[in-house]
Amino acid sequence: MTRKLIHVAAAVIRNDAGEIFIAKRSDDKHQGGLWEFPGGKVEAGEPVKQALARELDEELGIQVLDCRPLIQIPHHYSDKSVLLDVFEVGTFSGEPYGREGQPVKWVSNTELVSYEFPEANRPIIDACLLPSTLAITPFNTKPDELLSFAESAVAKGAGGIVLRFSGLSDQSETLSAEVEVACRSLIGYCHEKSIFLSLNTSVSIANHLAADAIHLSSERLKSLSQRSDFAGRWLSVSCHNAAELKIAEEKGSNFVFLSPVTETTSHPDEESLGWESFSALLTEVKQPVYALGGVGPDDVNQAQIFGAQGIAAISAWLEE
Ligand SMILES: Nc1nc2c([nH]c(=O)n2[C@H]2C[C@H](O)[C@@H](COP(=O)(O)OP(=O)(O)OP(=O)(O)O)O2)c(=O)[nH]1
Ligand SMILES: [Mg+2]
Repeated sequence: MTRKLIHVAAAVIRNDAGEIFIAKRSDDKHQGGLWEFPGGKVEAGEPVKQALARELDEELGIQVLDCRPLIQIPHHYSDKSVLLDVFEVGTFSGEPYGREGQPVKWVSNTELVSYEFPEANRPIIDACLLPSTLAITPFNTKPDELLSFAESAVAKGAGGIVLRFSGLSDQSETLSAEVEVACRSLIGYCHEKSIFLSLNTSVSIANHLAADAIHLSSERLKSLSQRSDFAGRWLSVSCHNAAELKIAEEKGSNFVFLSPVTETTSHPDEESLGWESFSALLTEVKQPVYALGGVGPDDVNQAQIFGAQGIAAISAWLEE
């Protein structure tokens, strides 16, 4: 489709309690009657952050003090094409209210999913729910070491765990009793602590463990005939180039890992992307992307400036 994209600045505004401010679009507007992240059209020649600040003043009566890019979504509706340029606003002055008479609400992450948003917003909701840092377990981790790896990574600030290890990730049909016990105990731990947990394994094992999230290599993704084969909420995929990113999206992934961003000691021969190419690849992607490969928790801000959801890492969580 070659229709010109309408550039829209929109905001995920969070308060200190972590709640998000949403507003209801009036019935006579495009996508009317649905809930939205406040914002509006960028005017010709207007810098996008300036447009965001103007819209949030006009619509909610607040002044943006600090914001960062969250996600960009090009979306084609039947009647219009928009580029939603979404920022997370964590610092602002004033108390937001419906300055144009629109219904408004502060909602928690759990409540967010029960509101109806325009079709283009699905990846924004995902970006709101996903953490900015993920810890991937080292491949040679023993089943009885998984929990302590997770606890240590969480103590260092990891917002989620990706369980990738030989006893689980190599398997396609069945698990040993020891591995199953270890996985279930980690699932219990993450559930109790509200930590995001994804399993790198086959679809049948992930379903057997009632996993909420599955992570697949681009290779393993080929064997997923349809998205609904996996019963859980989240599908993520490891990607290394534009072609793999496109396939992941077509197969219905919610988010991806893009690697290697910088040179890694584990794969010294692999050519790294560098932040500029990483960021260039993101312009075609409509879903949250984690930077992976030679990055750690200290790189979160850098990754987000280049358009990522955050970082995923293995060895960086092992450092003292
Ligand atoms: N603000 C906002 N717009 C969204 C979201 N999702 C989504 O598809 N859109 C679409 C609907 C519209 O086509 C466009 C933004 O339009 P808008 O109605 O907010 O624009 P505006 O504030 O400048 O208002 P107006 O000049 O049309 O009255 O983006 C969202 O979450 N927030
Ligand atoms: Mg608006």
